[in-house]
Amino acid sequence: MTSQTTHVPTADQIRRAPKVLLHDHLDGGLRPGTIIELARAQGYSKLPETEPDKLGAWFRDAADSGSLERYLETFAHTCAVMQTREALVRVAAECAVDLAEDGVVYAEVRYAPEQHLEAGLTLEEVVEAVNEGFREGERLAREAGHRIRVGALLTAMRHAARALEIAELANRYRDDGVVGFDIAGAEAGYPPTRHLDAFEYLKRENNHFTIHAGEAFGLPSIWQALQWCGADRLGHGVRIIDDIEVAEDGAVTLGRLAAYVRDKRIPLEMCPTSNLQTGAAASYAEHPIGLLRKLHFRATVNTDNRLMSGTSMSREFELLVDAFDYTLDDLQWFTVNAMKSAFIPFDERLAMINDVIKPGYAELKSEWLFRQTVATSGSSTPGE
Ligand SMILES: O=c1[nH]cnc2c1ncn2[C@@H]1O[C@H](CO)[C@@H](O)[C@H]1O
Ligand SMILES: [Zn+2]
Repeated sequence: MTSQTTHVPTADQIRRAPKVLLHDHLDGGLRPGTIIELARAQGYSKLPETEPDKLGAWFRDAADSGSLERYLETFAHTCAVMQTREALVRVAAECAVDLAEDGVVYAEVRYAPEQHLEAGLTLEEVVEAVNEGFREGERLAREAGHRIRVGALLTAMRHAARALEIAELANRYRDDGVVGFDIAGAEAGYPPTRHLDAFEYLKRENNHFTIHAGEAFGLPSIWQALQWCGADRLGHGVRIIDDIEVAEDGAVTLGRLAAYVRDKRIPLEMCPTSNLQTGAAASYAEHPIGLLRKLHFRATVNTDNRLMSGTSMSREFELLVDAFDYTLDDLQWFTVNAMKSAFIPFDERLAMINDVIKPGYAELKSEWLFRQTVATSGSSTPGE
């Protein structure tokens, strides 16, 4: 006898389930074939492979290094082909289409405008091109029968010195496609407090931001991001596990920082496959998300870089279902967590939860009932 709560979701159900993605890099999600075409059109000759499957495999292997610094080197090739208006529009449109096809209904996609100025675009032109691409992708997705809404997050690179300028840019476009701000890049040696002026500016403007923290570096980075910088969310945040003690009898003790993160419902943008590749977690089964979900932290599931990790939202969900026996109820919990934590207005988040996410999961959860009815009538294929 199966029931809706014990039923293991199939790959097809996971793909059809409405999903919400808060942490996805535009320059980490290009289609390999697009990189090759753009490189050819722009005369970029440094690609390590010129055949799509091989190039995709190269990105996955190169990113599989166990080090965040080496992982980040692969972005030189994607950023190289994202320097013109046309290229940015195309990449952003394909991003929205690919996410929608995977069942993502709401996404916040980030990129660093300062990395797209090499061919003479201004910061504003970069933002406007990406926005145009997202709108085009939303339209194409709708024509193909999928609904998706995409917001942009503007990232400043933590080793650079343009954070305030990028924060001002995010603020200028806040009513025009940009929903918040982020900092990314190598973590060790570049604490978020280097960019305090940017965060203080955004707080004064009542704007939103997330910070990559607790990925390659531990608790001090998370503490700074929250208590000095005032981050609304944590990019990754996996190392919060260092502040949680599980005794042999299963008793759990939270340190002050972990307790704060849970008490204040700080969203954790967790990216399981990316964490395995950069060495932040040893295996899916040992990924901290398992314990954090049990302890009711505000954990969310994300892709980080679909190209470098060869992944999608559905694949991340599938891997977690395999590792932790998650049900559709668990997947809905992660999805509602993510939607609650989005940077769009509260009334819109609520409507997405009540009118899109919950009905979507309810529909999937009801399927087992009708499957049984069909089976007893003798018309279904055996074993289904
Ligand atoms: O997991 C990550 N941790 C830190 N930085 C990252 C990660 N993934 C991508 N980027 C960095 O963010 C830039 C803008 O999208 C990328 O170019 C890459 O350098
Ligand atoms: Zn990231």
